[in-house]
Amino acid sequence: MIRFAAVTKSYRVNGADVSALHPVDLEIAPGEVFGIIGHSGAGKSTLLRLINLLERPSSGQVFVSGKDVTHAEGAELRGLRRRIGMIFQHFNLLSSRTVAQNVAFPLELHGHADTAGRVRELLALVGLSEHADKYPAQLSGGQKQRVGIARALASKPEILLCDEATSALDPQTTASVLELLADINEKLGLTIVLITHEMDVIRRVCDRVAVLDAGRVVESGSVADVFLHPQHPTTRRFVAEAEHEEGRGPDYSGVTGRLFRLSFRGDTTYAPLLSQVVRDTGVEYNLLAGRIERIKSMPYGQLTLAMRGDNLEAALEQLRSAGVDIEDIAR
Ligand SMILES: Nc1ncnc2c1ncn2[C@@H]1O[C@H](COP(=O)(O)OP(=O)(O)OP(=O)(O)O)[C@@H](O)[C@H]1O
Repeated sequence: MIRFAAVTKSYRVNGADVSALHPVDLEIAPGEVFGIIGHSGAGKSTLLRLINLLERPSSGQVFVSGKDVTHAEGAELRGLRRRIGMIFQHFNLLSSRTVAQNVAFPLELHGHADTAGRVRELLALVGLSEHADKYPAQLSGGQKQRVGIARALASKPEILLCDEATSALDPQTTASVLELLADINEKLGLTIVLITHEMDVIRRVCDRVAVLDAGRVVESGSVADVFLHPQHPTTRRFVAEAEHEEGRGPDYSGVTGRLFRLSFRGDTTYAPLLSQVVRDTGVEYNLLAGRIERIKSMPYGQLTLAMRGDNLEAALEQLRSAGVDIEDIAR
């Protein structure tokens, strides 16, 4: 549904071209929540703004719903923007208008027939029915972002672009806004593309992710694959940050046996697999670290173990065939 084909973007700064995106090839499927993560200056905003043509590519093509929109102008461009809603880090609400009037704004622009009815529906969807007559200054950050979401959904877009939508919010409010986005994605089936510099945002709400580093996509795939097996150093750093790991890993030099990280996904997370394998093969283990969390709604567990015993290979094979990912960790 959204496709970047060899898209580049450079900006002219003081007479010189600064390259913000090197050739990027990326596909975003209809109905998915797609996350783009990267550090400041990686090119996330540029990439996001190429979808609704707030920026134009320097070369390459952008496709939306199978159509090449790279050079869209006039009525075609207005039509495209109506099909793409957008929310922002600092909400961009009109301070002199009430909540209801902010949400009504795009409907008035497009001459919508039953503005009041649609506004009521949208405010109910984002849980703000009781705040319709308040002004933005009377709202919390999370409530302001809900107004932004309602406004972005007014013209029933197929795509919602989220530009660091939770970066200005505290962790609890972030969680509730992300929950609302997941809910909207499910209820309305619209495609959501979000940019962030926090892996935790990706983990909570996205189906797939692309990691952007200095204008290049260095890794992409399902959030579970990228999160559980990060390949690129930048991705590894993001994952470590999300897991609150700091600096070098713990020192296991005094531990005997071979070290493994076991990743359990979905149903295997809660199955008593390890005790079964220990009974069957007689291997021994020390548990060094472990946790269970969620990627979107899928539970996953990771255990770091030191294992030893004559039947170690058989034990590893039994775990693998039960769907456990096993990483041999070098000390
Ligand atoms: N309008 C512009 N004019 C000149 N250079 C720009 C412009 N917009 C972005 N850039 C440059 O392009 C590069 C990518 O910027 P972009 O804003 O896309 O990154 P980002 O990953 O979204 O960063 P941040 O998280 O800080 O917003 C940076 O080097 C930035 O300075």
